[in-house]
Amino acid sequence: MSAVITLDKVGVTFRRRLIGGDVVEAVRDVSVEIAEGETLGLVGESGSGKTTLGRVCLGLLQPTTGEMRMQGEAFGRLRQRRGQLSVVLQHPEWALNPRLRCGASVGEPLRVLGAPAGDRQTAVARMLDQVGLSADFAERYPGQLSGGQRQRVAIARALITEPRFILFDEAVSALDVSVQTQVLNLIRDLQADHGFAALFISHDLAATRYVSDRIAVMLKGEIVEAAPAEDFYGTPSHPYSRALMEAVA
Ligand SMILES: Nc1ncnc2c1ncn2[C@@H]1O[C@H](COP(=O)(O)OP(=O)(O)OP(=O)(O)O)[C@@H](O)[C@H]1O
Repeated sequence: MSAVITLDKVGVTFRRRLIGGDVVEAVRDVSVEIAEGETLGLVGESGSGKTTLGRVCLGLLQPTTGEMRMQGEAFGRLRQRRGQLSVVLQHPEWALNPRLRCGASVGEPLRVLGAPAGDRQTAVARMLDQVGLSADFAERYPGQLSGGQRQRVAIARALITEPRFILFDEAVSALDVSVQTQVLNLIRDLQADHGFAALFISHDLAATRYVSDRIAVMLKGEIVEAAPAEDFYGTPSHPYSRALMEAVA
């Protein structure tokens, strides 16, 4: 399978302006690839650099050192990659305008790409069906939906342009456990159908294992271990990964 996202010795440093101008090395020398149809799980404690790395993969943050490539080519300008990259966040409310009907929210990325209204409507109905919602959800407002239904709508919106890469940043963390499993299953099914590459960021190792092909463990800006997800059922090699495993056991 060919790489969709390639991070080549990526480093990101921030200069904290408010706190005496000290420099934070949020990501250090990270090299990793995410292939078509593959999910890379990214786990690690708060502040270890996961979200920063996710923003680099989305092209929202230029690495300080090293390079991010998409489908083997220099990333270039974000504008030219419109529709090819997508994100599902922890709170669907962040992606859905409360004053817009769900159908309009789901279709909006297509509108931005210039798709005609008729095509958008057909695509929205198809996408809602794929995330397990009936067509009449297009007429509802986010406030009328449960948390799980809202996250399904947010996923439909993230997928409508057929992106090649999707970042799931704590995408199931705010959901009840039973709803989490449904949404994780949905993510797996959609990936099997659409073949996008995915980065699944989570504090929750069990959820991450469930959807990921490989798992990378971040510690203080570095990936200290990357291994097939099944290896995490056995004994991961890095002491920090073992500590993480014990914490969820
Ligand atoms: N825009 C920024 N300016 C300054 N420092 C930042 C910025 N963004 C992130 N950082 C710092 O970089 C480090 C990594 O942060 P990041 O949010 O990537 O970690 P994380 O693993 O995603 O944490 P969490 O799980 O809490 O979201 C932290 O020390 C954070 O304070």
